[in-house]
Amino acid sequence: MTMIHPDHLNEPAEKEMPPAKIDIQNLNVYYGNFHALKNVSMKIPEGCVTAFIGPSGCGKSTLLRSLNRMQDLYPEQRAEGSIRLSGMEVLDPSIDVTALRSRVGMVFQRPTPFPMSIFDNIAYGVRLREKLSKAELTERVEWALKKAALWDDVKAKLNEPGTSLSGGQQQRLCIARGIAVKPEVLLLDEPCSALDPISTARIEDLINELKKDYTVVIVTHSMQQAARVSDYTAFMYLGELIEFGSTQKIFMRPEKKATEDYITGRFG
Ligand SMILES: Nc1ncnc2c1ncn2[C@@H]1O[C@H](COP(=O)(O)OP(=O)(O)OP(=O)(O)O)[C@@H](O)[C@H]1O
Repeated sequence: MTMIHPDHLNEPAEKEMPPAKIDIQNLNVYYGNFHALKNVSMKIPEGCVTAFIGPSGCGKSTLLRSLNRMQDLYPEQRAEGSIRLSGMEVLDPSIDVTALRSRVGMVFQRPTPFPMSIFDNIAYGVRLREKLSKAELTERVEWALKKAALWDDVKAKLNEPGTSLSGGQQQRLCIARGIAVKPEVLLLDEPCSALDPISTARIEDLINELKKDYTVVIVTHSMQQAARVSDYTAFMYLGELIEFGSTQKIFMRPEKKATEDYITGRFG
């Protein structure tokens, strides 16, 4: 039986779970009549990386998208239950969704730079949300690019289009854009699926860095990636959360047979 060994497997004992940044209770999501998420309850710990894994179509992206109300963009989709972000009810129809999305940023599967310069890709969202002086804005752009490990690659060409960068650089640009507005949570929806192994390794290093300042949630198809980057893992199957726990436990001592079958490659 092949087990995937998380890097941090040698830790002597399981650490106590940090307080919840996001508390999901009895979440049900529907696309029209299709029941895509069934009674999902989970506490996403603050300052950690949490991975959502499971076979294609199990609801990972649906769950991720619910966390910043992306379902509002799909009129057929509706969410019921509770998602609390530091106590604030995300599903409350009266909350300011734009403000929510600046607290909970998102990076998509394919790099999506805006059709503008590298500088403006980062500055755009900051200008919308904050009134900064030119010098402060320049400082923020540099800060975000440094955090996303892209500064050295682009510092000499900030006025060139974002689309002129390589795929891996474009994805780091999107991560820089996501963190420039200083969110509390960063949602990553298969951020490496369009990238080569070297760019993937750089993004994974970056995710490790980011968790010092942010709560990170990542959807990934790669169990190796989940094992490498995450502290906590949620295994989903057919719209249900089957098991949630430390990555160490999920990969080495899963409680449910379905989890073990999935991580040992028996299905999925
Ligand atoms: N916009 C939509 N309209 C209707 N059904 C949808 C829509 N988006 C997703 N679904 C359905 O909801 C279920 C969950 O989809 P979701 O994309 O969340 O799964 P996933 O685990 O992220 O899959 P994958 O790993 O293939 O990306 C699937 O059965 C899918 O067909």
